[in-house]
Amino acid sequence: MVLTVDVGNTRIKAAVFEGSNVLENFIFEKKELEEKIKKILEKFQNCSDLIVSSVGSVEKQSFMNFENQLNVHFFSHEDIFPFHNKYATPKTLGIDRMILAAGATLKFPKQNRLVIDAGTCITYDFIDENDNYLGGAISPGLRLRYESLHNFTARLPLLNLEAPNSYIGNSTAQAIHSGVVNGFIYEIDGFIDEYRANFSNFIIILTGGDAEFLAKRLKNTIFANSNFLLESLNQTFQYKIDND
Ligand SMILES: Nc1ncnc2c1ncn2[C@@H]1O[C@H](COP(=O)(O)OP(=O)(O)OP(=O)(O)O)[C@@H](O)[C@H]1O
Ligand SMILES: CC(C)(CO)[C@@H](O)C(=O)NCCC(=O)O
Ligand SMILES: [K+]
Repeated sequence: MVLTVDVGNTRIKAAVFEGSNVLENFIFEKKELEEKIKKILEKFQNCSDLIVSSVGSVEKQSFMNFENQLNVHFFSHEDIFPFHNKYATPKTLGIDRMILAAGATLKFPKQNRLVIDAGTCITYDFIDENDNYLGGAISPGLRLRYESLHNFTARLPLLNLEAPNSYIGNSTAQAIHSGVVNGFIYEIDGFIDEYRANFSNFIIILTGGDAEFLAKRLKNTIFANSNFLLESLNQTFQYKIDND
């Protein structure tokens, strides 16, 4: 049994795996980290490994404190990954993006793959059919767009996510919802069209906190898998054991 933990920019997601099956999922805040992990390990006493991907501001030591209970692995750039990293600045590539790319490479062999993670930021990661990781894009996520409009202007209110009723927003609120939500959708559909025009034989993986909201609104049909990062952590850890 393996406990995987994804420390994102906003919150923490975790899952317990038995082989490739998820037994339970958890979402919690950074300040609750040690207490939640302690509880999870009390419930799943057969956990032998704690596997972490972190891009958030959490001390590595918070995880290392569990080393007397089980094997702790904190993924870093020094680990072995199943793709050739062609990013011009490989050391600054986010570990979450590396884990997503690794999961896509292992799960969908010999095809072009685009991973879209709609979280705090939207990240796009492209791995070609020869397992070259080429890069992608980083842009503000849905919540971040609402917050930026409010934080950097004098008159725009902070709104909660709401599906706009038209692309022609007829009030301040509707104009913001249209700009944020439609802009988000047009951006993603636009990127997908660009990749489709340039590559054949490719698969798109959509994940992150906004994946489900997004999936049903895209012009392109894609299924969301909100658990893809945690599944990829589990799979990349198995790959590491088999190849180290
Ligand atoms: N309770 C919540 N807190 C924050 N975001 C939420 C919540 N529920 C849904 N969301 C949506 O999820 C998005 C954030 O995604 P996610 O939770 O994957 O981010 P994260 O934890 O910061 O991870 P990452 O940094 O890997 O993107 C926001 O844009 C927001 O619309
Ligand atoms: C882009 C984020 C913030 C997404 O979580 C993370 O992957 C990160 O901090 N990346 C570092 C920059 C890069 O990936 O090139
Ligand atoms: K993200």
